[in-house]
Amino acid sequence: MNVTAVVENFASTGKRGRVSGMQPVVVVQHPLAQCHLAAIRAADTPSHEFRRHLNHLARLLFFEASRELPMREISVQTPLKQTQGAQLARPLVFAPILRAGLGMLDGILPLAPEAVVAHVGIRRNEETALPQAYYANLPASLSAADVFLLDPMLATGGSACEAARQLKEAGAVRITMICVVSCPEGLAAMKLAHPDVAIITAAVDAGLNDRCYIVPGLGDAGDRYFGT
Ligand SMILES: O=P(O)(O)OC[C@H]1O[C@H](OP(=O)(O)OP(=O)(O)O)[C@H](O)[C@@H]1O
Ligand SMILES: O=c1cc[nH]c(=O)[nH]1
Ligand SMILES: [Mg+2]
Repeated sequence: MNVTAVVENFASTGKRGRVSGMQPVVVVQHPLAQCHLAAIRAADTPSHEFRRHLNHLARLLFFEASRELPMREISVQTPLKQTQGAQLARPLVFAPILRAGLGMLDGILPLAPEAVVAHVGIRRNEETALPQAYYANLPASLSAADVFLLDPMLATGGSACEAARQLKEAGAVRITMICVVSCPEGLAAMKLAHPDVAIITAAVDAGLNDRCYIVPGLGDAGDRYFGT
């Protein structure tokens, strides 16, 4: 069963397919992912349920995002025989954009509990929708790692572009972004500023409203997750 669609040039043409040399945008269309997405979109879903569904959805998205991680072959001694096994070739770093990105960490971290967590504090200015960086705590080991940038929302793309810039400045060379809801504007901004960053998402929505919120979207992800 084909559960994913690889989308390129989605913002301009809606055409599907992978363009060689470019990192793809992957829309995860797995039925379970789409059910969790519908639940967190619903305005009457309370915070405790929003958290539960976002955790599950983030885990499904990470499952797809980690599909092509390089492995190293190892030798394993079973109770019966020596055999071949595998382990990840490189360390993992999860980089949630505060606050809402933290809401994806609970679902993902149990799949890779040895990962390092880098914190990137960025909030949008409510008047201008421009990103304002207010905190960063990045590990020194970024250059050796596969880095997963986490944020449920890719709206104008300002926050994600700034986060990827900070991560690269600190040494990251392999970044994959996992976001729940994206839109053509945010995808275009990332493609322009960071064409090397693959994006895994559960939806490409229609666009932004006059306050730069994704429509139909799910509202303010941070407020809904934290109940503020
Ligand atoms: O693509 P953009 O236009 O930059 O918008 C997306 C950003 O906006 C939200 O964060 P917000 O500023 O609401 O901060 P919060 O997570 O603390 O609520 C969201 O979690 C993204 O970080
Ligand atoms: O739709 C949006 C846009 C930015 N941030 C959110 O939380 N939601
Ligand atoms: Mg918010």
